[in-house]
Amino acid sequence: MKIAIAGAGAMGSRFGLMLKQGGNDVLLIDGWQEHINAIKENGLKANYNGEEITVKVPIVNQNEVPTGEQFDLIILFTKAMQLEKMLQDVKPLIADHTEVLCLLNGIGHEDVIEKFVPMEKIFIGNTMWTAGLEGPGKAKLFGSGSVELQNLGIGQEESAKKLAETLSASGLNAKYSDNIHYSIYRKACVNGTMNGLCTILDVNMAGLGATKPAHDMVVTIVNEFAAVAAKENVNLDIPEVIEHVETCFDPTTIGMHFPSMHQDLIKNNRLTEIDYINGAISRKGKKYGVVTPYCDFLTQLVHSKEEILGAK
Ligand SMILES: NC(=O)C1=CN([C@@H]2O[C@H](COP(=O)(O)OP(=O)(O)OC[C@H]3O[C@@H](n4cnc5c(N)ncnc54)[C@H](OP(=O)(O)O)[C@@H]3O)[C@@H](O)[C@H]2O)C=CC1
Ligand SMILES: CC(C)(CO)C(=O)C(=O)O
Repeated sequence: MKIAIAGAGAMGSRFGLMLKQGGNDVLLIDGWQEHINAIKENGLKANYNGEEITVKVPIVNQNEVPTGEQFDLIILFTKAMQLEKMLQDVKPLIADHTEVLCLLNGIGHEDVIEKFVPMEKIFIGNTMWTAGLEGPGKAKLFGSGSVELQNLGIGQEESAKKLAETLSASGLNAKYSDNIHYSIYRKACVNGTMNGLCTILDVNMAGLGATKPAHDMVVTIVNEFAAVAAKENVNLDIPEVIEHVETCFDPTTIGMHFPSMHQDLIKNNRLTEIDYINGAISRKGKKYGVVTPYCDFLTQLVHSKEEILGAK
């Protein structure tokens, strides 16, 4: 399959690498020139579950996407705030048959994608895979993960199932979800707890889980997400979601991972996706008349930290 990865940072590199190893024709697309140069010169390097590997994979700057090339699938893996610009840049690659899959963290990305892609070609989902970048052209990939996805367009279930099979054939452990809004809220609870808290406390997920207040903070935040989700007729199974969130504490699986928000702000001094996660719950809470004090406070804390560190 001919696949473009639009946003080839940590996660785009993981998916690109695994899909390439799975026999697909992969093109990486990104805007970070140093990273692009490194991959062009030396290939995509990765510490892959402890083994140092190099994969030769083409990469282009998003300002120079090849005209006239058509892709079967475009996987979006930018940061939330970069999504619209990336869609503008890859527009020439979106042919009538091109499917577009969005696995970004956060809530509501379909509103942006719909401006560029016909509804029947949009697939949305989330992933529990993790990834980090050690520097330009070098990823650190460990642990296992999963993907859940669904079609947005009516009658596209078979295409969504086939898409999940394509990802799984490359080891990405993808499955079709028959209620992706539920799955997205369930995953947003993971990010709404792990990402902001690990960033402010400067710990990985196992480190957070080892603190005494961790469980109570998770319970309170998940309850805020659930109260907002209920207003959108998404009724989360709260005990199950809390259990799911707390699987991230396990140091033998993904607990040693520093969430992407920590990588952004603490490691790389970059702005975070907080407005698309806890911030989205605060905004929706105000709209629906639901109080969300933990999400409000965590959003403010992360924004204050961005200011203090002069993040860009
Ligand atoms: N990392 C993870 O473990 C997980 C991440 N996600 C989600 O996946 C999406 C993509 O995240 P992720 O892959 O972590 O994003 P990255 O920050 O690794 O990459 C996103 C983009 O940021 C820019 N960039 C990244 N690092 C640097 C740097 N050091 N200097 C300059 N530019 C840089 C690049 O684009 P540009 O130059 O154009 O800005 C890159 O394409 C997000 O929605 C995230 O929440 C979901 C699950 C796990
Ligand atoms: C759940 C987690 C922490 C890893 O999949 C993540 O989504 C992130 O790092 O942003």
